[in-house]
Amino acid sequence: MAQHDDNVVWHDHPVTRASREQQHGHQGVVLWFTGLSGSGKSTVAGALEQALHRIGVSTYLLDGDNVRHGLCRDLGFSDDDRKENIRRVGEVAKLMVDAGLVVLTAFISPHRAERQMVRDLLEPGQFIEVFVDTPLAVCEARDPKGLYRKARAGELRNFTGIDSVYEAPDSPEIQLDGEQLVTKLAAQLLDVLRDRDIIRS
Ligand SMILES: Nc1ncnc2c1ncn2[C@@H]1O[C@H](COP(=O)(O)OS(=O)(=O)O)[C@@H](OP(=O)(O)O)[C@H]1O
Ligand SMILES: Nc1ncnc2c1ncn2[C@@H]1O[C@H](COP(=O)(O)OP(=O)(O)O)[C@@H](O)[C@H]1O
Repeated sequence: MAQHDDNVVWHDHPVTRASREQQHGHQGVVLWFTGLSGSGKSTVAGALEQALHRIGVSTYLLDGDNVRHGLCRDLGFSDDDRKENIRRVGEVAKLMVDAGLVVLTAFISPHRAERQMVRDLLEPGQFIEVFVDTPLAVCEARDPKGLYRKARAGELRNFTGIDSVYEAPDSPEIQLDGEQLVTKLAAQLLDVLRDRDIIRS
């Protein structure tokens, strides 16, 4: 990929992240959901976003399926394409954190290295990794889009958990039992955000 050259110079602007955060009344952070297809990333992130929105927190949910319709529509599911997908989303999430938003992302993001790459883009404390820990057998039984069935039938290649790797996080900030009720999981996440003083009690 082309690198920018030395003639491109960073420009600071008078309105800063701190002033935007003050206006929002909370910090900008990323809640990075990771887990198998069907583990519940979108559902739990959506429920949390709804709860946050109701209490006046400025949020944005970046969802893998949706982002792949636009920003990342040119990418597939090879290791290199997944890496580029996560790189782009990481950069977008960083801009949104700079805008002072509570960003929720729902991407399989199967590789530890890519999740670490996004963590490294952000300041300490701004990246909160949320592992939606749902056994493969449960995800496969849910199979809302019929993709596991296709992957098992050999009609879909490089499917995460079947013939493409998923590297579970070693020490995520939050590990969710993906078989619990969605409302309970969203409440658990809200508690963490309050405990960390990201949102007000
Ligand atoms: N080969 C393969 N492997 C995994 N997933 C596949 C594949 N092909 C299509 N899909 C659908 O794409 C969604 C995952 O996209 P992501 O952008 O989250 O993937 S990744 O982070 O780049 O690995 C994923 O959505 P979720 O089920 O919401 O995770 C699938 O619906
Ligand atoms: N905690 C849960 N308990 C039971 N079913 C769930 C739970 N979370 C998600 N689901 C269901 O599982 C399926 C996959 O959820 P989804 O959020 O699309 O997963 P992902 O975004 O990880 O692919 C959906 O049909 C959803 O309704």
